[in-house]
Amino acid sequence: MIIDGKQVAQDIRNELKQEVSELNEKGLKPGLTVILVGEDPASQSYVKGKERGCEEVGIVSNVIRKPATTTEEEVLGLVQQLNEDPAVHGILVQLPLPNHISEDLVIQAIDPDKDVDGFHPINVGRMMIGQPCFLPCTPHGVIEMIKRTGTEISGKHAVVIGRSNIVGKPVSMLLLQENATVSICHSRTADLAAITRQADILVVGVGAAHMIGAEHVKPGAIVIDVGVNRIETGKLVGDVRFDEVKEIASHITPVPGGVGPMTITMLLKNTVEACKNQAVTQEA
Ligand SMILES: Nc1nc(=O)c2c([nH]1)NC[C@@H]1CN(c3ccc(C(=O)N[C@@H](CCC(=O)O)C(=O)O)cc3)C=[N+]21
Repeated sequence: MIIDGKQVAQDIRNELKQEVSELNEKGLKPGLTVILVGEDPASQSYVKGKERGCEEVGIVSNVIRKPATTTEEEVLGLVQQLNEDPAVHGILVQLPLPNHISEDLVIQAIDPDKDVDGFHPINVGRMMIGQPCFLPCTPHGVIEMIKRTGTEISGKHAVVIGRSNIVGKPVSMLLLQENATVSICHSRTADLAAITRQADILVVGVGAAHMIGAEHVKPGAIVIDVGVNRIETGKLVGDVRFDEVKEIASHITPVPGGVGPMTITMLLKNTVEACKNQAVTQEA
């Protein structure tokens, strides 16, 4: 069965739209500001998707576009300004940043209560110890998609391929929190297929087009493809060879139309959450 990420995302967006209109009645208007530095075409296109998403659910969005020559100080100053702006509930700095700007410094400058990406070390730490926090959007979307297949995660063997800070590591943590038995594979893993073939749930986030095929998958497994690779033809493809794996998996996500739309939707969800939290903090 193909997991329709667009449909799942749409269902959640409809729920969010309702929630935003209830907030509006109370005089609350969720606001997201995106900082986009430089002209990277992929980043431009992702940011457009985020703007469209905000518009759809009624979040006030604002994109601050800066040239690639912008200094680190300027970006830090901008973040500081947004931290202090009560109309801005969520701040997202689109990555990657140009090389002369430290992503770590910029992320650490964001108020953790406005860090709707869930990238601030405070939020990463909170996630590790199971405290309330903003969950990173892509990993959160992955968990949500698995749950909406109706599959019980608890007790299953989940294998994650990839150990990045934005996908592999946080997805593994969230699966652990759902009581899966988790294995994390990466580029140095010996006999990858022998491990991935044990997976009831296989999450692939390596960033290599079509790397994972039927030989890596146990029949009946759930396969979540987090890869977004633009090949020479201009086509967007995943890390998984969809056509062959769909024949043996019980559920599989396509690319595009799988995890991507969920990522943006979880960002919208975090922004609504941020607005609600900040309203409570201001009342107190
Ligand atoms: N601070 C920050 N936060 C991010 O969350 C972040 C980021 N930087 N930098 C780049 C990555 C990548 N990312 C995607 C979002 C949506 C799709 C998406 O919607 N993809 C569509 C297709 C879009 C298309 O066709 O170009 C799909 O898979 O169906 C993909 C990738 C967010 N990222």
